[in-house]
Amino acid sequence: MTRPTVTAAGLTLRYHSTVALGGVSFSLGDGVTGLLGPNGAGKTSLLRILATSIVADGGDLRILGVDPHTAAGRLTVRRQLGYLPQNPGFYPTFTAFAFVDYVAILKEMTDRRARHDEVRRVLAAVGLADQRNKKIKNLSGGMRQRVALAAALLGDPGLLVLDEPTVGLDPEQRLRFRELVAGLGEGRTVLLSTHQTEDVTTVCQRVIVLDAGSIRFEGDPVDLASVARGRVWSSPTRAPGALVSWRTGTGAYRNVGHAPPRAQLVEPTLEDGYLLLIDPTRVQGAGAAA
Ligand SMILES: Nc1ncnc2c1ncn2[C@@H]1O[C@H](COP(=O)(O)OP(=O)(O)OP(=O)(O)O)[C@@H](O)[C@H]1O
Repeated sequence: MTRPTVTAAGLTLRYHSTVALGGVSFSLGDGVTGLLGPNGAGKTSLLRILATSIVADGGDLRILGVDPHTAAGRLTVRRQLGYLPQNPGFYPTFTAFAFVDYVAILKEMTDRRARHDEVRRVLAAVGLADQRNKKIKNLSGGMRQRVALAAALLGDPGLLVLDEPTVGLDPEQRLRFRELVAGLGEGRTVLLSTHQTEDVTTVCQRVIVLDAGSIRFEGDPVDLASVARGRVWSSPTRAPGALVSWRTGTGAYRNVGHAPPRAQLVEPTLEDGYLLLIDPTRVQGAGAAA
């Protein structure tokens, strides 16, 4: 990894009696890191801490060399941060240009000409130069996400935090968005929270798996797939001893867990490794747990 941009040690967060983060430690460097985890894993909570919108209850955090627990530290981080929250608050009657310009004003870009140049630059970077005068309410979901990404790119931030940006996009829009994000890790740290293992396979150089407020894996996506080596097999019927088992398009079952003797082992994917690491009985859509 390049010199870390973010280092976290023992971060904790509670909402009343719910432990959202139970002491997480990790570091992030340049490139795109995927943050994978099931519903309620703590992903949004962690991203909001990095985006300085909430403060952790405990632990140490350094972002771009500063401590965001202090007011001065938070201001420094915010000036170098791009954040795309899960539900960006759009003003539907604004044009794409007016919306991004408004965010730029909030980001203290006071010189009007330089600000407008910057707004045009970020809209072009996300492929919306031609759509800039359209009202947000008339844009597709994928285009809206790109408007939000453009706003996050204002000022060329060193740290970009993206919270489930591909949710709700159709396959073509998702592809387009992935392509964009893949290009953003050059010389900058990007943290991409997602439920989609495919986002990680196609875009990320590193991956963190978070489950029930704890980190289960941090490293190379290829190594996450390797976690399941020797533990994925194919069978004509659902394997009774599998942790997770699902019927594939060929009619055969793909099973993940402790393979029985003489099982027909198959090449593991990142998704298999992920399913092994989290509690698969809580994973929706992965098929019945035996
Ligand atoms: N404002 C809140 N008040 C109380 N509990 C909360 C609050 N926000 C989150 N939680 C709880 O904290 C835990 C972590 O939630 P968080 O939203 O960070 O997870 P997540 O991985 O982003 O989930 P999802 O993928 O569903 O968005 C969950 O148990 C959630 O119910």
